[in-house]
Amino acid sequence: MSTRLKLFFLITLALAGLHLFLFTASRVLLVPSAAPAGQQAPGPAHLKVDNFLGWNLLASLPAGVVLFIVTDRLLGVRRREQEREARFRAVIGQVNDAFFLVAPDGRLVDFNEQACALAGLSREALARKRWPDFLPTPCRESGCQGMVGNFSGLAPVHECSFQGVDGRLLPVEINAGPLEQDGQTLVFYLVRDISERRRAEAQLRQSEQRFRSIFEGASVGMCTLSPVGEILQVNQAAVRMLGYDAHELVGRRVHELTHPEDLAATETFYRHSTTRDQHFSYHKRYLRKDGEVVWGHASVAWVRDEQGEVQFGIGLLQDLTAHREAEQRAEQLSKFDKLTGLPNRDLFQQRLKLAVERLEAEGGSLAVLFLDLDRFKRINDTIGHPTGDEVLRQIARRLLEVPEAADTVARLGGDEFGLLLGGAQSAEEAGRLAQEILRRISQPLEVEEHVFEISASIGIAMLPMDGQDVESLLKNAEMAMYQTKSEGRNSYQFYSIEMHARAVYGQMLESHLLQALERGELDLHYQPQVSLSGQEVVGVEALMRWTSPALGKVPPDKFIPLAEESELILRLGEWALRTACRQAKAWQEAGLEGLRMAVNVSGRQFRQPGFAELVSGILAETGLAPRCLEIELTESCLVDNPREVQTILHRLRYLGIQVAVDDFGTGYSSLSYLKLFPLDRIKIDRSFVRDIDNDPDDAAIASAIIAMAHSLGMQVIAEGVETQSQLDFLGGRGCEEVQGFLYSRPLPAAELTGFLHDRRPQACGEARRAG
Ligand SMILES: Nc1nc2c(ncn2[C@@H]2O[C@H](COP(=O)(O)O[C@H]3[C@@H](O)[C@H](n4cnc5c(=O)[nH]c(N)nc54)O[C@@H]3COP(=O)(O)O)[C@@H](O)[C@H]2O)c(=O)[nH]1
Repeated sequence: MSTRLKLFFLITLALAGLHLFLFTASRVLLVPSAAPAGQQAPGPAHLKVDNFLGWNLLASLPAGVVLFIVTDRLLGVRRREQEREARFRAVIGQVNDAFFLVAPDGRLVDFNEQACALAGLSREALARKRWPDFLPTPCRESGCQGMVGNFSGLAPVHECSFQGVDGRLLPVEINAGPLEQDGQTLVFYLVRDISERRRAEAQLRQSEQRFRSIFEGASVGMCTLSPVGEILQVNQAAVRMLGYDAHELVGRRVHELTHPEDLAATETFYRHSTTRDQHFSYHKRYLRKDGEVVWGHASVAWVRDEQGEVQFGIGLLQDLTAHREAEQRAEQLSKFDKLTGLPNRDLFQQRLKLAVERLEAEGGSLAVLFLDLDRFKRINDTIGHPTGDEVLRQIARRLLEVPEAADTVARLGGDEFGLLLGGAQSAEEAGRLAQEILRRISQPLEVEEHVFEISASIGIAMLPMDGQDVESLLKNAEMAMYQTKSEGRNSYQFYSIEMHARAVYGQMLESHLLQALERGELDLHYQPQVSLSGQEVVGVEALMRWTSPALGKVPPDKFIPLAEESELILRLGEWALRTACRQAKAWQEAGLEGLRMAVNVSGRQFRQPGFAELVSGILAETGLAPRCLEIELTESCLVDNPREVQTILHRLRYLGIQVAVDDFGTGYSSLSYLKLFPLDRIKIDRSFVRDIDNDPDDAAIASAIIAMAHSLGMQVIAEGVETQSQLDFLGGRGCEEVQGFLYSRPLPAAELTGFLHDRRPQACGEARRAG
C-alpha cells in the first residue's frame, strides 16, 4: 500500500476516532443528570445523538479527504523544498568551481567545499568571512562587490582576482547571478580558479612569440601552408629567396613557384605526405619572380588535429643555389684538370667507355693515343715548376688546336695526355693525327725568357684489334708509348703483340733477376781506361754481367733499367761497388798500385739516404784508398734535383772519391750548369765518338765538350773508341783518356790482369786536373 493511501486511511481513522470521542463525550454531557424513577429517558434525544453519530461518521469521510489533500499538499511542498535543497547541495558540492551565496550585506549565506579550498579556510572560518574580504580593491571598485543587488550592466561571467587568505591574488573567472531565497535577493558567485588557464595562455603567448621571432629572424625561408600548399604566412628570408613581396606570396600555391621540371615531384610529395606522413623534405628548384632558378631544400611538417586531419604545414626553405654551384664547381674540379682545364683521367676513361659501348653497338673503330712529353722532368728540375706548369698549359692548348682531337684531349697526369679519336676508321688516320700532334708540339715554345724545343712520345692502341675495353686500350697505348721512348723518343708507335711479348719477357726477367744475386749469377767485367799521353792503363770500368741459367746472358742495358724501377738496384749497386773495390784492392796488392776503379752508380742508388757513408764504409772494409775509386753518374742523374746532388757530391769530394759524368752529351745539362758540381771527369758518350771522324756535328760536339771540360778544370775520357782515327781525333783535341774495343772489350778480372800488367798505370789521381 502506498504511503499516500496509508496517510489517507490514518487521517480518516483519526477523524472517525475524533468523532467517536466527541460523540461519547456528548453522550456523557448531553444525558440528563437523573431522570425520575420510572421515567424513561427522553427517547427523541437519544435518537438524535445516534443520528448525530451516523451523520458525523458520514461527514468525517469527506473531511478526511479534504484534510488529506491539504496535508498531502503541505507535506509535498515541504518535501519538494527538501529535495530541491538536497539537489542544490549536491549540485554545488559537485561543481568544480567555488560557490558562494552572498547576502546583500556581504555575509556568506552558503558556500561549498571548493570555496573553502579556494579561500584556504575551514568551513567554520569561512563562515565568519564576508564576500568583500576576498575581493582585492580594484575589483571591488569595478563591480564584483557593487553588483550585489544590481546586476544591470555587468557581464554574468567575467574575470577578476580573488584574494586568498594568505593574500595571494588568484586570477578567477566569476559567474554571478541573483538568487531569491526566503523573500530575499541573494547573489551567488561561482568562482573558477583560472591560474592554470592563464599559465597555459601565457605559455602559448610565449611560444607564439618565440615562433614569430624564429619565423621572422630565421636565415632560412619559412612559411606556413594550407594542406593544398597555399602559402599562409611567409618570412623575410623566403621573400628574399623568391624575389616576391610577402603580400604577393601569401595566397599563392607553392606549385606556382615551382620549376616546371619539379612540379610532378612536388605534387607527389604533397599527396603522399598530407595523407600519410608527418613530414617530407626534398631538393627542388623554384622560379624567382625575375625568372631566375633557385635551388632549395624544402621540408614541410604537417600539424594535424586529433582526428589526424591536416590543419596546416610549417615549411622550411633552404637556399642551396650557392651550395649547388659549389657542388657543380667541385664536380668540374673532380672531372677536370686544374692546371690545364682539360678532362682528367677519370673523365677520359668515362668518355672512352661510352665510345667503346657505342662502337660495340654500331660497329666501327677508334684510336687511343697515349702521349708523354720527352724529358719534361728536367724542365721542372732545372728551371722550376711554375715554368713546367706553363709548358704543360701551352702543350694542352696546342693539342686542343688539332681539329680532329679537339674534344677528346685529356691530361692523364704529370706530363701524360690522352687523346681519343672516335671516328678513326684506320690506323693510317690515327698515325696522321699522331704526326700532326708531334709537329705542333715540336714548334718552339716560349715561357718568359726561355725557349723550349719539346718533343713527345706517343703510343697508339686501336679498338677492336688492340683491346676491347677501357683498361686494355689505355694500357696498350701506354705500352706503345714506352716502346717509342725506348726507341729514341719524339715519335709514335702502334701497339703490337710483340710489345706485349716484350712486356711479358720483362716480367719474366724481373722475377729471375730478383734471385740472381743470391744465386751468384752476377759477375763484374772490367774494361781498361787508357791515358792518351802515355798509352798506359790508368783505370778500369766495372760493368755488370748476368748469366741466367734460364735466360742465358742478359745484357746490362736490359736488366739494369728493370732493376732501377725498384729497390733491387740498391742491392745490385752495393754488390757491384763492394766487388769492384775488393778487385781493385786485389790488383793493387798484385802490383798494380795506381789502378783507378770506375763504378757505375744509378740515380736511385746515388740519392739513397747515406750513400756517401755507404761508399766510405765499403772503402774502409776493402782497404781501397778513396782516391782510387771513381763514381760514374749519368748526366740525367745530375739534373734531377741538382741541390741534393750537389750536397752528396761535396760529401764524396770531401772523402776523396772521384766523380765522372757518364754519357755526357745525351742529356740536357748545359755546360755552364756543370760548374755547379765538384766533378773530376767528363765522359763523352760513345754515340758522338762513333762518327767523330766523319760527322762534323759529332766532331764539333766532342771538341766543344773537351774544351768546356778543360775550362772548368775537368779531365775528359771518351768511351766507345774502336778505331785509330777516332783515337787520333780525340788525342788531337786534348782528350786525356779513352776507353773502347780498340784497347779491350770488358773482360773478367782474371782475363784482364795480364793486359794491365803490360800497361802499368801510374798512381791514382796523378793525372787529375789537366787544366
Ligand atoms: N748502374 C749500373 N749500370 C751499369 C753497370 N754495369 C753496366 N751498366 C750500364 O749498362 C749499360 C750497358 O753496359 P754494357 O753493355 O756493359 O756496355 C758498356 C760497354 O760494353 C760498352 N762499350 C765499351 N767500349 C765500347 C766500344 O768500343 N764500342 C761499343 N759499341 N761499346 C762499347 O759501353 C758501355 C759502357 O758504358 P758506360 O761507360 O757506363 O756508359 C751502360 O750504360 C752501363 O753504364 C753497373 O754495375 N751499374
